Amino acid sequence: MTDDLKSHIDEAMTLAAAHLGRGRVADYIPALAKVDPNKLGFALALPDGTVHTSGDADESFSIQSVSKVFTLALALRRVGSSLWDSVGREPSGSAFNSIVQLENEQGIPRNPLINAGAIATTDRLIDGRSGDATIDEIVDFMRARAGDDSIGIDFDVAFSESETGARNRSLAHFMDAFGNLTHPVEPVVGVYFRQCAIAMSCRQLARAGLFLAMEGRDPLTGEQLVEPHRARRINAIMMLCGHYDNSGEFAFRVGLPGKSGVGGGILCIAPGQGSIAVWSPGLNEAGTSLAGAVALEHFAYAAGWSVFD
Ligand SMILES: NC(=O)CC[C@H](N)C(=O)O
Repeated sequence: MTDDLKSHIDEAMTLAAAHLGRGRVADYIPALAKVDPNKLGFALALPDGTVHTSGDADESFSIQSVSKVFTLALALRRVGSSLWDSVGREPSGSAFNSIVQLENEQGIPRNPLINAGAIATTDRLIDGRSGDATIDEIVDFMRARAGDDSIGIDFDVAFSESETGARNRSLAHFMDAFGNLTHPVEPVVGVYFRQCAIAMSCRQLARAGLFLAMEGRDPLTGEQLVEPHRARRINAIMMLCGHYDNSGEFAFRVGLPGKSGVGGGILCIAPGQGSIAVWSPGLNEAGTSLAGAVALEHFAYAAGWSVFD
């Protein structure tokens, strides 16, 4: 079994490598534009703690929107179902930073995995605390899940995001105007920019996602982090909304809940089987890693791990 998985990873990586150079590195956040587009990493974390890696799997990258999955889990844990007063659960069919839908829907973002929805989720996660206390909780959670205390924030990226963050601030002000923020805009976007700037490797990220593959329980620490029905629903939201207006294509090709970030990372959950993180900075038009998605498509197919298999 393990040998099979290793050969599926090798094959998937060979096929994905042929796509290097086709995507575009995100440059709207200047600190991200400097990253080498030819990087390609893959890590598969299994419930027994084994991690199979290939390529640049131990190099840290900016997790960006992959952080939205973890803040969703933390916010649900903190404020429960009342989170759904602030954010919906429908695919958006529009770009990650789109503002138009917000006006039609009275400042309630479509889902927690688009920027507006993630900002609303972070607002609820703050829950009366300081921004610093909230980002500390997020970073501590990532460290505990990855079993690695070296994980931290890349402050160059966080600064760069804040400097060029007019669009995200606009989304936050727009929601505020509709009464859908419970804290002032600056502390909320301050946490959001820093959560996006957390730097992790594929190995760390795959390990961190394992609780979502195991009904909300971290198999390595034994902690029940979110209730099983919540883990199931987070996976449902990832499947339907994890790649913005490319979510249908990703479900069609890969068939697993996933979340992409403009740093080129994708976290993919194979329920009951394991957690996979890939990284390659060249993005498709929707902001999902191009070579990374190819690697996941081939791996999921070869392993028979699509939830529709
Ligand atoms: N899709 C993404 O990864 C976007 C996250 C990025 N920090 C932004 O807010 O624009």
